[in-house]
Amino acid sequence: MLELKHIVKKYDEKVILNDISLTVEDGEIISILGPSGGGKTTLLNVILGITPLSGGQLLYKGEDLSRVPMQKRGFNIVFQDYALFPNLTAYQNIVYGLRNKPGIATKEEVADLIRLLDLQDHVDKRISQLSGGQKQRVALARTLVMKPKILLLDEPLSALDGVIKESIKERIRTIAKQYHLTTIIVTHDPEEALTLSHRVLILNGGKIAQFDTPDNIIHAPKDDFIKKFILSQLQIKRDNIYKLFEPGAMPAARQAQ
Ligand SMILES: Nc1ncnc2c1ncn2[C@@H]1O[C@H](COP(=O)(O)OP(=O)(O)OP(=O)(O)O)[C@@H](O)[C@H]1O
Repeated sequence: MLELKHIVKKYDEKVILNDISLTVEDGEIISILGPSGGGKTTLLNVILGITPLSGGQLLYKGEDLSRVPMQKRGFNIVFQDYALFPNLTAYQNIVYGLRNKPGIATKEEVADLIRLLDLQDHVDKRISQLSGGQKQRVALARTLVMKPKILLLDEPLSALDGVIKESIKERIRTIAKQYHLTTIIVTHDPEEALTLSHRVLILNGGKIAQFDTPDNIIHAPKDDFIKKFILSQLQIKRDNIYKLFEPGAMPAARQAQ
């Protein structure tokens, strides 16, 4: 269990995270959602340990990690740009971290992950020869071989298109379930957050606007901010898609001709 207690982060005197308290259960998938500048990445970095706290406490399984450096926390992140080594093959990237920690994953475990992420046909390719979705899966595999206690993902789907996005979402779900891995994901997309996670943390101006199940966010939004910025975005998307399927529907651009 990960516990955040009254977390505060300030840059100079500007408060970026304002009294964040919450608990994440083992194996849960949590999305952090909210408008730009709301503090999503800062919170992810605070959990990872690359951004020091200004106040509050972070505990994992009851142990206070607030001042424990990133390398000793045992959490791991997949960055938005994947941060892969371009001159190495996919396989060399996947096993790179094992150089410093040999024995953390066996060859069979690495092979299992490669199969789980459907990368068998791509392991010998260089990074430049991979598609965006394949790079994302290599980045996931590279992080997972290190057996993180918590997996952090920064906008893992934002660079991917529809079908690939759904397949990566499915894999994230499978991995979290199979490895009972607590997974925390930053996203700015309400649909992604609500369809992928067990609970969604909505941040607004560095404060918790709502931390709840997708069902409760949809059916019992806490305030007008949630209604306006989260639900109305989804409704517009839904209405647009419904309209497309109406008999005789024509794209707006053609109607205007
Ligand atoms: N190193 C820093 N020094 C000063 N201010 C910072 C620093 N990092 C972030 N901030 C500020 O903290 C606030 C929150 O930034 P953060 O990146 O956490 O937001 P976000 O919700 O992830 O936004 P986005 O969706 O645009 O990535 C912003 O106002 C940003 O300018």
